[in-house]
Amino acid sequence: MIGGGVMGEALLSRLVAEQVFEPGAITVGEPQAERRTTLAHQYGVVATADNQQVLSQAEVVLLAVKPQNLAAVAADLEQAASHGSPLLLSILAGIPLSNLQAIVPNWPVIRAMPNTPATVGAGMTVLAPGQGVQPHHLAQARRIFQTVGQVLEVPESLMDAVTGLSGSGPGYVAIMIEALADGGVAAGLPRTVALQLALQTVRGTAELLLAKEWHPAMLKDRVTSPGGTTIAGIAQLEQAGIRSALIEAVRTAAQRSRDLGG
Ligand SMILES: NC(=O)C1=CN([C@@H]2O[C@H](COP(=O)(O)OP(=O)(O)OC[C@H]3O[C@@H](n4cnc5c(N)ncnc54)[C@H](O)[C@@H]3O)[C@@H](O)[C@H]2O)C=CC1
Ligand SMILES: O=C(O)[C@@H]1CCC=N1
Repeated sequence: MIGGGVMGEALLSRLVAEQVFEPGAITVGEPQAERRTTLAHQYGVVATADNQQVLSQAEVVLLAVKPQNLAAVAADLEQAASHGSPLLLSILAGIPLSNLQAIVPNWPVIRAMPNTPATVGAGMTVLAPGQGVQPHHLAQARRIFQTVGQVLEVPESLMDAVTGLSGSGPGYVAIMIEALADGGVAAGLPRTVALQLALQTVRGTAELLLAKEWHPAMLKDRVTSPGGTTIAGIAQLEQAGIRSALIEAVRTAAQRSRDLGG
């Protein structure tokens, strides 16, 4: 693994907990000494500041640095490109397969977009395989990302939209939960009660829709009593433009993903 930050750690923790890899078989390249100590102590993995140590014997390389750090890591990858051809899994937002394949021309490369609920095994990861990726490479990628939640495969042309929706989505939902709790407080609830109600309402709604396979509008219709409280709240949401706010959030994030790719 190159980059032991938020997403790197989320994946690492589950890969070790689910015993997909022995901790000692995972080497993490991470420049921050404090992060290296944390990862080594908490998960028993090998942590190093030297990315060549990661790349020298790897069968699978998981690239988990910020897109802005790709240039620095590219030099390490280029140096390692001549020894072997490990599977490269990149979770970098916006970075196209073509950029990665230009750095390591003989390596199979899969572009992946996980999300932060991966930390608790409730993630959504979408994979886009590059040229030369064989079924066993995809099986390996699925095995890795299935430890952190659901996995889906799409053509690369859809990956920026994926990034705008499921990649960034936890940020939007977190704001909705916070705002719902604020509403509860405004209406007189203690903060802890308001937050519990907001969290369980969001979780319960998603679980209900998943279990019943209902269209979301069907659930909305079931909650709204004529002249009741829910339709009064919904009228306010519509007036504030909640639908277009969410649609534009996803579209703008998808465009930002395209821009990151240059
Ligand atoms: N945070 C999220 O929700 C998601 C992030 N991603 C992608 O995952 C990638 C990582 O994101 P985060 O984990 O949030 O960022 P982060 O900043 O928490 O982690 C990146 C880590 O890379 C390390 N790093 C920097 N330069 C390095 C180098 N030359 N060699 C090795 N390590 C280096 C940093 O010290 C840091 O610990 C990004 O490309 C992002 O687009 C993808 C899906 C979701
Ligand atoms: O905000 C970002 O750029 C990353 C990618 C998807 C979620 N977080």
